[in-house]
Amino acid sequence: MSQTLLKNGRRVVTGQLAASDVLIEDGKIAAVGTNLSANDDATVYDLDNNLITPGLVDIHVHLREPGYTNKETIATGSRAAAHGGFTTIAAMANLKPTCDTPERFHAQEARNVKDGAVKIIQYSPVTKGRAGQKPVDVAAQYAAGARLFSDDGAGIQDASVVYQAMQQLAKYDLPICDHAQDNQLANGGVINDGSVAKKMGLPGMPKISETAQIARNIVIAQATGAHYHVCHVSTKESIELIRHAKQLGINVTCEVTPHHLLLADADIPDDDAEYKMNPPLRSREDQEACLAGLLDGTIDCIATDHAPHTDAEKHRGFLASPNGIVGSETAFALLYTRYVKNGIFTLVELIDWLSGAPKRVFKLEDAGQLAVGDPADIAVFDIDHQTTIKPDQFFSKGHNTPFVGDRVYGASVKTFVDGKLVYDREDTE
Ligand SMILES: NC(=O)N[C@@H](CC(=O)O)C(=O)O
Ligand SMILES: [Zn+2]
Repeated sequence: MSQTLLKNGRRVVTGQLAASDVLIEDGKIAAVGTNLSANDDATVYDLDNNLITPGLVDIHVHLREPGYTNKETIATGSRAAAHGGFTTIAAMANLKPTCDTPERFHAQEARNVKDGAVKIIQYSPVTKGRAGQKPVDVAAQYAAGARLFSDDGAGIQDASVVYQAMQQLAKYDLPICDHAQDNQLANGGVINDGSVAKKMGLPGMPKISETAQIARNIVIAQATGAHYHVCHVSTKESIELIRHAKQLGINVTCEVTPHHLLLADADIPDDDAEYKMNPPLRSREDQEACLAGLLDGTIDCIATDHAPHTDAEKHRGFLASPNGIVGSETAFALLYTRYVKNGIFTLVELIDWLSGAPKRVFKLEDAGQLAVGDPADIAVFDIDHQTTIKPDQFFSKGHNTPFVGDRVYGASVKTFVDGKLVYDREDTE
């Protein structure tokens, strides 16, 4: 029996921080409490009063392999996740080639297992080639192990394709995770349509390009009984629609990104593409609605939408740069600093939105929650000292973040997956 003892940490116990140790045996949580002891040959880590949380779960990341390994690889992206305290991540299927057949899906899962520093759940695309024309063979993808389905990066334009896909997915109680975007209504916009777009002279993406598709797909979810999950909600009206659908008993869930909680279009410095992503940063009112939606339970969980790109690509100006920012290595600290430290929400809520909630929404049995018998998936954060966000210290190949230079509390100290140390700040000091 191999034992690891985490000593002198702190944990949230009934809403308060309390001293805590964790004993790990053979990769599982064996005990959580104070003054725990272990065998003489146990590995012992002194956590120095830092915060112990369940390993975080990020259900929306882009790992780029195969197809775009200049931006990220499974190895770098999963190490970035470990550095952020994430022990389970779900990887989107906008890859080249995408994993739209059982053979490709198996090959992708094998790559994920071989190179992943953390647990990786692979999304299957919803449609063949992510082309939005014809659904994948859901039964075959399910048999191959696919449990999450998304064409993320693109909205599915044809309602009948969504209808067919949801009919199939509903049979297996599988979620469709939707990047809600009507391309005609999006109208080639690169920034939220509004006064900031006008001031910068950039084509705006109106909010209805998101809300119109959400409304349509809610109706299709109602008709089919499928679990409809909206990726990265960004508008007040999207949240109102989802709130209403939930009240009607429709099986709808959604996620919000840290950046849509932290920033609005008015925060974008002129022509800085580190602030360019899809959906775009919306108005301050939308940002506030995202926070309110999270607080009232309309928004189920937080996901980073970690979307690495090369420096060269992101330095082409707002019009020509690709959409997306990295998020794995900054999510916890940014949200802890802005919202928990300022008393807007609690540490318990933040930990739940970043671990328990996505686990419940997607029935992720392999992600541990610090209960005895669970896999020892554990994150350790330093919430007492400030650090500076420095992209050159990221494990991700992507340095594209608008939060460079931010002073934050909540840097990651150690991360364990199945009891194995996958990130240790001491290695980088
Ligand atoms: N979010 C982004 O801005 N970009 C994502 C695609 C996506 O999630 O929409 C990407 O793959 O780069
Ligand atoms: Zn997306």
